[in-house]
Amino acid sequence: MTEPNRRTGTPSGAGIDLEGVGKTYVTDAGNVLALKPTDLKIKPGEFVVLLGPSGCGKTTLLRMLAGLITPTEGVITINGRPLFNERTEQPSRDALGDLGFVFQQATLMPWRSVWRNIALPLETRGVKKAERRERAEQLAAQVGLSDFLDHRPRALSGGMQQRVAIARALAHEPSILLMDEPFGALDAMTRDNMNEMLQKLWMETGKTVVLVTHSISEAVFLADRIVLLSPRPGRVQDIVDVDIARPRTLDTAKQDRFNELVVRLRGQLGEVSA
Ligand SMILES: Nc1ncnc2c1ncn2[C@@H]1O[C@H](COP(=O)(O)OP(=O)(O)OP(=O)(O)O)[C@@H](O)[C@H]1O
Repeated sequence: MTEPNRRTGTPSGAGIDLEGVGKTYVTDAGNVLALKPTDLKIKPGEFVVLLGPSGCGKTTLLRMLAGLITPTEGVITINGRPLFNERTEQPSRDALGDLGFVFQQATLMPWRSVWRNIALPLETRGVKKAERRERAEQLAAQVGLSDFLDHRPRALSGGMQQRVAIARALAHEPSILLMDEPFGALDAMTRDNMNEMLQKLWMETGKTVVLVTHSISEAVFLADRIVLLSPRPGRVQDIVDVDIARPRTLDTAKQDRFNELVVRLRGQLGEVSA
């Protein structure tokens, strides 16, 4: 199912294939065409960013990849297996096991310690306590929280809480990480740190990542490819390869190529929003 990750030799993420995937919401006020039929192939271990103005269908697309809402048309496959059962329109349990989610709010359980929040998905899967603790310790180290394992969420900053949410999303070892504006509520400096941490985590683990953002510079910093969506109804306007070497650092933002891509995308976003 997995193939070696080109960076580390560890197992890499799953591939995702969208064929004609579209979504129309049916409401009392009428139908809302949120996403026109979309084709997209995401390679195993790739970091793809969905970028576009408000209302262009980014969250709709990500929630369909997460199995949280059913496409009105088209097929999503993960490593060649359909995400949704055609008859029941429910996501398959196997495919869901491949997926981890991070949302804008960390939504941690305030009465649980950091390690017990991280290990929650393992508890629901019946993993024994010693193993849960060991895995939580590994994950906490990967997101830079080794010194906070026994703290409660209220003792953590917003960025640290989001680190816990990322570790929790990885606890059941999914091959795909889906992230919806994960750093949208954080201040600029914390966001830069989180971007560097996420890039490092991704390079170490070889997961496939699909991340939604409004931020052009965040998209250019993180992505292998940026999928630019146009608004109402959403459709793929362009796909931009980010040909900047990794690991990218804060200094990368000073490079000409980084700024060229930011200017290009800003122009394209201006056009599609007009
Ligand atoms: N549950 C829903 N019922 C009806 N319409 C919806 C629903 N969810 C989203 N929409 C509509 O679908 C379109 C796409 O919404 P979506 O949230 O996917 O966009 P987005 O690009 O993620 O926006 P934002 O960046 O503001 O979060 C919008 O016009 C929105 O109003």
